[in-house]
Amino acid sequence: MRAIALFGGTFNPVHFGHLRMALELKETLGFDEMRLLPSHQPAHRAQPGVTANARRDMLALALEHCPALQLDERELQRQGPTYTVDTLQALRAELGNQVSISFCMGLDSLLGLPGWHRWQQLIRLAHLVVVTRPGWQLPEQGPVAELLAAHRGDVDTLKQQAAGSLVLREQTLLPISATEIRSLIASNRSPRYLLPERVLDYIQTHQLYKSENQ
Ligand SMILES: Nc1ncnc2c1ncn2[C@@H]1O[C@H](COP(=O)(O)OP(=O)(O)OP(=O)(O)O)[C@@H](O)[C@H]1O
Ligand SMILES: O=C(O)c1ccc[n+]([C@@H]2O[C@H](COP(=O)([O-])O)[C@@H](O)[C@H]2O)c1
Repeated sequence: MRAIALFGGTFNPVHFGHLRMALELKETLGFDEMRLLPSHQPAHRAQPGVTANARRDMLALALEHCPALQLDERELQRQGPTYTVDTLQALRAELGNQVSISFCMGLDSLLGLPGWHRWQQLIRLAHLVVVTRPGWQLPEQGPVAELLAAHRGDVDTLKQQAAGSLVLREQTLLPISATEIRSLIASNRSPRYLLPERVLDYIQTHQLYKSENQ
């Protein structure tokens, strides 16, 4: 079965942690497509000081020389808070039930999943692929533990079924965060080597992240 993966984020800004994770997942899990999906108006965090278009432009620059990764702009075309369930519903309607869709995230995102809009629908629309992040533990009880017990699947299910599995992947993640990059720039230090040079050029040209609240 054709298998499409989405990796959603605020990407404020995109960095090598995101890009490595997306590329490794695509190569190791054999997805036919890996799409990076910038959110328009993130549902569970303050609206970024940097516009959605600027976050999209930085992502486009980062992906320019990497045909393995694609930019999916669908969330930027929707107004109101960006809910993943709406995105997956639209994609499912577009692709039908014979295509596998996987929504990829870090473990920190999985732990917050019960707070997402209509979160129990997500696993019906797509697989969830969760990459463990250093320093984070899987919960032993509560809604996430129950979701894991009911839906934990292995890598093969990603190619055999259209949706419905929660797959955990252990992957070495680069210890980089967008928060750290923003705060380095705000304190006049360089984030060089944490993100693509072209993205850094864009940040400098547009004077982004000069103040802490961007
Ligand atoms: N270093 C990293 N390596 C791999 N995945 C990451 C990394 N940092 C964040 N992610 C994952 O990328 C997705 C989008 O994250 P996001 O855009 O919020 O980046 P972030 O660096 O965590 O940003 P911030 O520091 O602003 O919270 C989430 O699923 C998150 O778990
Ligand atoms: O749908 C929701 O309610 C929801 C709540 C929080 C996060 N998400 C999605 O999770 C992905 C990572 O989000 P973030 O805020 O960590 O960049 C991104 O695609 C968001 O749209 C989605």
